[in-house]
Amino acid sequence: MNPQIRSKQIEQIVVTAEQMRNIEERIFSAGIPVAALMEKVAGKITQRIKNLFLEKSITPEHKIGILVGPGHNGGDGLVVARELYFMGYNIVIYSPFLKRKELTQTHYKYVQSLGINLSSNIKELEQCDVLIDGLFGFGLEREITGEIAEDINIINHWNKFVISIDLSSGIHTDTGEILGTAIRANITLCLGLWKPAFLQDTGLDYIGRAELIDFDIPLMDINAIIGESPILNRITQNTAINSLPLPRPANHHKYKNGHLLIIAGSKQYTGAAILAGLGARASGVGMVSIAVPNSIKPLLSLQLPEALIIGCPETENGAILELPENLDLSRYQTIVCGPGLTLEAQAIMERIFTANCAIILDADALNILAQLNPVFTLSSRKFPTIITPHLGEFKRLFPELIALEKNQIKLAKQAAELTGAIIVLKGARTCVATANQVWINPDSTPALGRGGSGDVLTGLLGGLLPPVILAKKPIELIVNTAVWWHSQAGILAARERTELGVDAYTLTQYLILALTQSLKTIN
Ligand SMILES: NC(=O)C1=CN([C@@H]2O[C@H](COP(=O)(O)OP(=O)(O)OC[C@H]3O[C@@H](n4cnc5c(N)ncnc54)[C@H](O)[C@@H]3O)[C@@H](O)[C@H]2O)[C@@H](O)CC1
Ligand SMILES: [K+]
Repeated sequence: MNPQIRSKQIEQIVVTAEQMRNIEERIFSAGIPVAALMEKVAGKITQRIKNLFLEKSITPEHKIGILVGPGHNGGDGLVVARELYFMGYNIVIYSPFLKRKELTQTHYKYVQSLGINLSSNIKELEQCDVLIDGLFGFGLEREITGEIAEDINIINHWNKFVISIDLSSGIHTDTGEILGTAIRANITLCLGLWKPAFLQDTGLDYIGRAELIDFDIPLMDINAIIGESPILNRITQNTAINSLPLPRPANHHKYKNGHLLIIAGSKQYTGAAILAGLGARASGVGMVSIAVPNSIKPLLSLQLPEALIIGCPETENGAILELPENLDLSRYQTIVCGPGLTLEAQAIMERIFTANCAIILDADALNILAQLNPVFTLSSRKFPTIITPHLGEFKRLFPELIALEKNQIKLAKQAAELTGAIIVLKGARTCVATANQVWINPDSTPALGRGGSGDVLTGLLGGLLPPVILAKKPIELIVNTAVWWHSQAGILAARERTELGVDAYTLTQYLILALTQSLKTIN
């Protein structure tokens, strides 16, 4: 198979530890010897580490410490140690275990026979310039305790450059939770297929930069275990770009490109409406109407000359009191509601909940919804509903779920099952859940953790939906596209302006730039 096509397919896949074990079993029973696979995988890891050393100017004079566990993660570590030793690197192995799996023990005996330095004192690794972590991979199931936990804490305290094999040791493969303690890696080389730990906020600080090392597991074996439509998926550049309404049909006029209504803003939070409008601008939607309190209408017109600004009667404090009576909601394919509304806008929500089109609820619309029996309200909707809570808002909406579950992927999926809505649970690794599937955005930047960045996402998503709805296509994938695109804009802006330079307005200016760059790399 063409390696580029394979890589696009592999990138989208996520497997749990159990699924990985089952896939492994299939290929072993198909005939590849366990030792041969370990040799192949560790060879690929060594090659990658060698390149990383070149990038970081680490030469054979530098000292490399290798942490070796009792299982096959340790086996990988030993093969890497042996190969780096033959390349001339100064290696010291630390493996404080009395028992090892058979293959790991065999490799241990061999490195011993080669005279590679085997240390029994963690302190001796303090002189190392780089540490390679082969303590535990997806076989870790219980808390790390005792001497090995102390060792890990000492290593973390040194703040050395650490490369973890498969998973940073101590992280639970499926939940990303820290089991007692965990190695704080700079880079983690995930082996074969992505695991859920890489896609959740919990372990990210320990995983560092994540890279996948593909070792040619046949797709038929992967598919035999994960099935035709796997529950858990990674959003990739490929899936995101393919869902965009590009190229546009030559004969499309503005209304064929869809009409979005944004209901947002108040005297207090005018910017939220502007940012949502600017997010929608980048989506290329045919028409944007923005309903705001009367008093801020001139400001919106100035910032968004292309939009139709609808002034609404307002409360004493400048929140929307009601929508104009003659506002015909059936004209829009999508309504975005929430950014900067304040809780005073509660009276408009009944009309929104019963609107005969797709609605996206964000920010204050979610805070209002939290007071109105969210599960009942959302599940009563006859048209698509998307909600975009961060964890704080999610807690207010679904306290009963939060009481029983911590895992963000499960939480989002359960909320989708309960309500029938598409749940966009925002975080460092935003996930998009329907009742049947979860998609996770694997790349983002902490630069996006700023006021207003969510308003941009909601506007962008709002603008992307109408053409998809008009084309009568399913909407789930375009939600993924919005989440991915928003992050890519943040990543590009952070690269050019540092992580401090990505205010929400600047972010809106990077949306089209990020898309242009992606389109160039994908072709
Ligand atoms: N998936 C695959 O197809 C491949 C996997 N390989 C490697 O194999 C690894 C998985 O190997 P294993 O299944 O042997 O598992 P691990 O090497 O991740 O760890 C399991 C070992 O650690 C012990 N252990 C578990 N939790 C512990 C704790 N809290 N404290 C102390 N000891 C603990 C277990 O008793 C067992 O001996 C992968 O992470 C990867 O590095 C590669 O060698 C080759 C290909
Ligand atoms: K590891």
